[in-house]
Amino acid sequence: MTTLRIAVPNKGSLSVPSEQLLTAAGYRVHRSNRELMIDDTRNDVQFFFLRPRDIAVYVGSGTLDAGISGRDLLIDADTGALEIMPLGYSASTFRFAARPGTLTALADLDGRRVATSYPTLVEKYLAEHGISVRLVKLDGAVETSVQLGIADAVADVVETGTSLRNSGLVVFGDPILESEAVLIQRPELEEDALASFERLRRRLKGVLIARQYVMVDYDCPVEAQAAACALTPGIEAPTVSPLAREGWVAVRSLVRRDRAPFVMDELWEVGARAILVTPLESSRI
Ligand SMILES: Nc1ncnc2c1ncn2[C@@H]1O[C@H](COP(=O)(O)OP(=O)(O)OP(=O)(O)O)[C@@H](O)[C@H]1O
Ligand SMILES: O=P(O)(O)OC[C@H]1O[C@H](OP(=O)(O)OP(=O)(O)O)[C@H](O)[C@@H]1O
Ligand SMILES: [Mg+2]
Repeated sequence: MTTLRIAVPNKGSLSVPSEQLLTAAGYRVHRSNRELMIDDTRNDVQFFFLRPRDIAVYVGSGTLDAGISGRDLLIDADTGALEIMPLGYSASTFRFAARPGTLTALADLDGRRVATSYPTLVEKYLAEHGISVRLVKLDGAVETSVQLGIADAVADVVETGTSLRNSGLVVFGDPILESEAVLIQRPELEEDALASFERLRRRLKGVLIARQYVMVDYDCPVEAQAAACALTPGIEAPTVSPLAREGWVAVRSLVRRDRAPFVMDELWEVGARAILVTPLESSRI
């Protein structure tokens, strides 16, 4: 197998959770000395620590094989790098916002000044909706631009909405995009690299499943087995084993972590007992 070259965000909100995810997947990615590259020889991969905005550029050009980006950054870079899998962190929406009562619908943007750090993403969206604006391209702190008088509206990342509120802005129009961290791949990966990439993808997926699901074990009377299994269908099928106690079975199944307390209540109602929930470390499914 050839060594897979992977781009990892070196700062910003993608950086820490990306390092945590790769570490949980068994990769050596922790930088003790702000290294620019780590050679993880045991896993036959090299990690390159780059600015989040540049990752889709390296991967799209084929210089690097894979990377972690934000969906919004990937679309804005428009390099041909492919989104392979969402990673479940750094979730945000991308929205238009303006002073309350000034602009209230997408059409109101026509001919106005719109500040953003994501000009390609915004231009593409507006072109699709037949609206033309004067884009003001900024590096960050975009929300302040309206107050300072260089823009009539902003198009920016919104998570909690605190930044917009602090700048006296409110969102309008539909969300432009739902974004989160994503695993990306260069176009046309060669066969050899493809096998390494598949291993990376499967390992990351294994950690994501382990974060999303818990293992639920319970005992239940045979008469209640069908109803109980319907509550815990698992990803493929629950495991049902005989119990030493006559007329009872033991069941084991994966349940979504956020659903677990409700499923436990319902299992109890149908007659299940000794219901145990265990967190998962990792998985390969
Ligand atoms: N507050 C936030 N909540 C969730 N995701 C965010 C937030 N801010 C930025 N992002 C996401 O992080 C990625 C942007 O990377 P970037 O490094 O620019 O983030 P950042 O947190 O703005 O970093 P910095 O401001 O230090 O440059 C995008 O995918 C964006 O959607
Ligand atoms: O809705 P919120 O929870 O307020 O989060 C969204 C804000 O977070 C990021 O800003 P950051 O602090 O990274 O500064 P920047 O705009 O200079 O990148 C993003 O650019 C938004 O401004
Ligand atoms: Mg930022």
